[in-house]
Amino acid sequence: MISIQDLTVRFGEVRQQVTAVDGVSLDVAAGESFGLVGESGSGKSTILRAVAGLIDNWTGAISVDGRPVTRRRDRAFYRLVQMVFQDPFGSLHPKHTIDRILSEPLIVHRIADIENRVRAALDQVQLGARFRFRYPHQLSGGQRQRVAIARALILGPRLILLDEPTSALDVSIQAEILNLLSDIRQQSGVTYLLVSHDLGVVAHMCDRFAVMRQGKVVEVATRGDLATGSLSHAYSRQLLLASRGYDRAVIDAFADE
Ligand SMILES: Nc1ncnc2c1ncn2[C@@H]1O[C@H](COP(=O)(O)OP(=O)(O)OP(=O)(O)O)[C@@H](O)[C@H]1O
Repeated sequence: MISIQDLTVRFGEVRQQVTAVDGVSLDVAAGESFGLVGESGSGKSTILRAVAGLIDNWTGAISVDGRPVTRRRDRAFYRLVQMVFQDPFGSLHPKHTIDRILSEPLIVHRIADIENRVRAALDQVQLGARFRFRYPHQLSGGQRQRVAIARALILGPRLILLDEPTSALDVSIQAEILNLLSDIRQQSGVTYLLVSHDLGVVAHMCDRFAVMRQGKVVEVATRGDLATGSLSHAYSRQLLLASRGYDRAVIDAFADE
């Protein structure tokens, strides 16, 4: 479904260049939920943006469903690949009603039966049709994220790119949104590529995941590996201990192994 070969992404002018992603190769199967995990600045979101066709300062090869990702996103690609961001407020137009936010992609793609599709999308994210004529600021953070997910779903994509989809939400709401995303994947068979700094989220959501450090993939492991703590790289084990709230001294001891 997703093939990434030797992806390198650099930002900035030659003298002050930052290599955000450094020779990453990954394959994600259709229907899989794959995670990119790592500390801030490790290059996770940059990979997502490259797969989405949102940046062009990269070398290597990326394809989605057999189609090479090019620098210019065409309509067909936009239908195939959708993105959900951390902060739904930033991605939902503040002056548009939920109805308009969900209808617009259908209008652009000349898809008929708009009202029924909007209602169905709201149902899918467990928001009733009564939300249709509200504005984003009239919704809670969790409800806004549900709308952002509905918008991502409305064109029936094959791949959804999720960039920290719950980290801006209250802890109590996070699990609700993660469960919703899991249910949607089970029902629709859509593929997820999910970025998170939180191994708890990855354990909940992902079949497999890549641990990233300084632009490189340190290891690829499965949900089972995570559950049993059998991660092969010392850095991944440190991340795991940190996510379980261990003391810095204990975590650092692992680095010396
Ligand atoms: N537009 C940009 N211009 C310059 N540098 C950038 C740009 N975008 C990202 N970077 C740099 O690339 C590196 C990787 O950033 P990226 O956002 O991919 O990391 P991340 O792992 O997703 O981190 P976070 O979890 O904080 O979002 C960082 O050093 C960042 O400063």
